[in-house]
Amino acid sequence: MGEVDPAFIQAPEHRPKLSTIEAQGIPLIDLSILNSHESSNLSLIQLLKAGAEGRQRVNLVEEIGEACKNWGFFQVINHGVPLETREKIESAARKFFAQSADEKRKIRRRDEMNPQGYNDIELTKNVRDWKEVFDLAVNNPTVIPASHEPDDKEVRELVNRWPAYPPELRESFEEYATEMERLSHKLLGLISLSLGLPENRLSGFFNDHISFIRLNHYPPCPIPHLALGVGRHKDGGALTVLAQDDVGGLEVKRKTDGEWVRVKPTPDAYIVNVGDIVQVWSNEQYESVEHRVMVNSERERFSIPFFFNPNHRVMVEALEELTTDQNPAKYRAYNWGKFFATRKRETSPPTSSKHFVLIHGSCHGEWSRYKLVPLLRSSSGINPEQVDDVSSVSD
Ligand SMILES: O=C(O)CCC(=O)C(=O)O
Ligand SMILES: [Fe+2]
Repeated sequence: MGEVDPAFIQAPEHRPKLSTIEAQGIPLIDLSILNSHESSNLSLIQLLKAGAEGRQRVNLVEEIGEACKNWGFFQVINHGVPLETREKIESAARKFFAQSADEKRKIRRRDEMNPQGYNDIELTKNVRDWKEVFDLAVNNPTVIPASHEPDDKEVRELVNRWPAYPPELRESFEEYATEMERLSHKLLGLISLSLGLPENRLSGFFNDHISFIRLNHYPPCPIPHLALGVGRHKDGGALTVLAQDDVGGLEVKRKTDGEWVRVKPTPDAYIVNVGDIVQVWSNEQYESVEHRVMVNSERERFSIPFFFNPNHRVMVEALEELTTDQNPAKYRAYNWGKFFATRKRETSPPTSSKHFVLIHGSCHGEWSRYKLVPLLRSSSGINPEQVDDVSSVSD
């Protein structure tokens, strides 16, 4: 391992176990009942009155609710996304990553605030990930805040940068993104219903959304016992819908006992997990769960997460229907766009001292941190004591 950059080495307590438990328990949910059904605005009670199909839908909603509560992760099959659409983007991703490093770097991410482009130097919790990525926004252009600074009201437009090769990448991406958006809205509707809310309660937050698709490539790694493809993290958005290939490597921290368990690849399934935003909206009925990616010394691995993110202006806070005097909001409201802009800075290595920032008067000697601020534990802002267990750092 002499020539491996020590920046990849995980601290001993975060190193993967090469013999892992396979997570049979992660729910596998069949969405076929939805394929005939267009989104409505029915409540659960109205669905129950809607006959046999309505009752099947109620069962599905309950399954989704249990999965979100107990795991924060589930897989879906019969989701309505054509296999061909997935195969096309997977094949384009393979061709893109098979190019030389010089070719890929021509379309490298330009600055740490602009997530679009190729990147082979990503950090999760300050340790380098054994992977290379290519990021594209679903809406082209996408409007995000111009900076992470809370008082800066400027916005800026991100325009996708398409690689010259393979030429079919653009069309296959756009087709896949449309399907992912459709599936995510269906899942969002089911999640709303499972929280006892109307099916379309959350959809308004996603007008001009800032969702992204990432093409991930994890090359074979000579030190799979010391490094990770993606270090432990939670996803900061609302939902993630992930296509993984048949190699496997995604591990989820099981809520019941904190063990890392492997998500078994299932052909043509999508892995869905709730992110920090759903945790806050649901006032912790559902939690965003930690996950990470193991690499191996023999086979490269590809995956494609779709990060379903609301509009950048959305203030994220517990839904009022889910709070009471006895169960008040657990987190301080925060602006999603600023949270996003801050997180994008955290996953890039600092290039100059401007990355060393002060948070509430306390210098951490690293780049900025931003996390969900529990209202009960801290009313005055980010508590430096808690900064190291940053809620989420990767995407
Ligand atoms: O590649 C995977 O299986 C998961 C990647 C992931 O968790 C992420 O990019 O946030
Ligand atoms: Fe993730």
